[in-house]
Amino acid sequence: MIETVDLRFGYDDRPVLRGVDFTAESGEVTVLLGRNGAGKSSLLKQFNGLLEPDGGYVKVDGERVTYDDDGLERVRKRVGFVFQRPADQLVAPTVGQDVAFGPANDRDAAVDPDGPTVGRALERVGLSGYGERLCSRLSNGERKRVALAGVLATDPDCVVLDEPTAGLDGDGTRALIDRLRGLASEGLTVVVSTHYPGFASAVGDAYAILDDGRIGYRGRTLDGVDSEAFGLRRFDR
Ligand SMILES: Nc1ncnc2c1ncn2[C@@H]1O[C@H](COP(=O)(O)OP(=O)(O)OP(=O)(O)O)[C@@H](O)[C@H]1O
Repeated sequence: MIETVDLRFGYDDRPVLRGVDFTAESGEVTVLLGRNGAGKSSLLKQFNGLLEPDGGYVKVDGERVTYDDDGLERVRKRVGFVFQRPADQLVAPTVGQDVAFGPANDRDAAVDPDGPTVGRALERVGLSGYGERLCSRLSNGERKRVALAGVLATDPDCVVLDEPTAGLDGDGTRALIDRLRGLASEGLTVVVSTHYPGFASAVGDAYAILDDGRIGYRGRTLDGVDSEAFGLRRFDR
């Protein structure tokens, strides 16, 4: 479970988050929506300490996040973050080496790119047998799956994905929905930001809409929500 209480954050004194109370339950997919520049990425990056709040706090599985080395290490083990652009995440030449990187870092010991940890993670994203492939030769959709596999290989309790459908086609999006629903059914806390109401409705158990630096709507359906008032794409599209 991820929770924020009266979370405040800004860049160079320009406030973006102005008192955000957000909750994502374990075993559920929580979808974060909001107009361009509403602060979705800035909020998601608080969940594993990539950004530090100016006020308020973040709790993961009941424990308040601290920003000393130990605290950051603990939260990063619990919460995996998948960036919008896989280029920001992939670090090694081959798929297997890349997926092995996170768990090796966690354990402070080498992890075999051909071993079971990497194999299981690749299987979970539908990329069994891809271990020897070069990341640079993969399609954008495949790279996104490798980035997710790299996160899953570290065995997190929570997975946070920033705009994961960007650049995916219909089949890619449907497969992603199944994958994220699957992770939630295993008990993980899954949080995902998106601009696409169709994807949001198909994947989500719960919804939060960022508006004017706060959560303007929170609920278990998007039905009846005034998309225009929140600057969102229309929900019937
Ligand atoms: N590193 C940064 N330095 C200064 N301002 C930033 C930085 N990152 C984001 N911002 C600004 O903070 C605000 C919130 O940005 P953020 O990326 O969190 O919004 P978002 O809801 O994810 O946007 P989008 O839907 O367009 O991806 C925007 O006005 C953005 O320009």
